[in-house]
Amino acid sequence: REKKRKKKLMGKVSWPGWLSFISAETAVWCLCPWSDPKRQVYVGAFSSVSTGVAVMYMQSPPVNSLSLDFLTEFCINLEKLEMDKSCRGLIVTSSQPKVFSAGLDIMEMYGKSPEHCGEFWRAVQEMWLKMYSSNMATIAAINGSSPAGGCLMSMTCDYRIMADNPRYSIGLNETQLGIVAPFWFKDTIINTVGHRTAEMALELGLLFSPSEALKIGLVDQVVPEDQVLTTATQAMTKWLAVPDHARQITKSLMRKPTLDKLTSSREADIQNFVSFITKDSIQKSLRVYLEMLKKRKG
Ligand SMILES: CCCCCC/C=C/CC(=O)SCCNC(=O)CCNC(=O)[C@H](O)C(C)(C)COP(=O)(O)OP(=O)(O)OC[C@H]1O[C@@H](n2cnc3c(N)ncnc32)[C@H](O)[C@@H]1OP(=O)(O)O
Repeated sequence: REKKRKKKLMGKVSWPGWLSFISAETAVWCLCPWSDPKRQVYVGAFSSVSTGVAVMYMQSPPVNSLSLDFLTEFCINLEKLEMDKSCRGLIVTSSQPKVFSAGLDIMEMYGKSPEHCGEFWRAVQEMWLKMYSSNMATIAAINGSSPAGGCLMSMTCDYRIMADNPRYSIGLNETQLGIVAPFWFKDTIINTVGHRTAEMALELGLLFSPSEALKIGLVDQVVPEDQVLTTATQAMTKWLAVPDHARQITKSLMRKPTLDKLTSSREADIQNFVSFITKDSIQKSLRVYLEMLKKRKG
């Protein structure tokens, strides 16, 4: 079913307009003239062949929530970059103001059929598996808030740079929504900040300011907002100075046990998610949370 959906999505896409190119050095955005302005672009992959670094801008207004279509397109972009031998590094950032990613799209989990929830969860797993195991050196340029699934996505990267704006926050806040982060979210944050810090952060559903996130090691660098992307580009040179094979094998040594745990239990994890998320009590928690989000806005 996933293959069919991917095919359908790719069929809808006008390929030349889908990809635009940017030079990471000059950061000049050159949209292809044949881009269809009406088409909603969820993810843009802008690769710079000269530097060997791709910059992927997430562009799913208003808050880059990770919907099924968004995740599918994200993974297609990733696959293409992974296959491009000239591309050795990837910077993931957001083209939305103030938000890196609002995490999983709650509308994909609220009031949906078990089949839909299962398909959605497979796409979330796929994004995590592809990013966490990427052969490219990956850097998250976190230029806005990054709760829950947004935090997970940034933690799949090798290095994280966040804007110093104290209004922004990052963390796995699932318990605040009345839901439980699955074992691979838990493993990823343990691998990033250590067991004790992860335990407190997860149980309390903590969202950290950029300076707090730096203190606990959830992000590696905090810089002024307008310098996030240039700092990421500079940091990338350090990662690319290491011979690819040595870096890739070492990355695999560090991450393979965590990846294998999900790979060997994907179907059970999907079943677990579907039976959990479709429970009346969990659906009620999601409804209350969605109402709170809308009220907060007003
Ligand atoms: C056994 C397994 C269990 C399953 C475990 C699954 C784990 C889930 C992980 C998740 O990722 S759940 C999602 C968690 N995300 C959040 O809690 C973030 C919620 N959003 C925010 O805090 C804020 O929106 C923001 C990201 C800080 C941005 O704030 P801003 O003021 O710029 O924007 P808003 O006005 O709040 O939002 C605009 C618009 O977007 C809607 N929206 C926001 N986040 C989401 C979302 N994650 N999914 C769907 N929709 C979202 C928000 O309601 C507004 O909608 P409208 O009122 O404009 O219709």
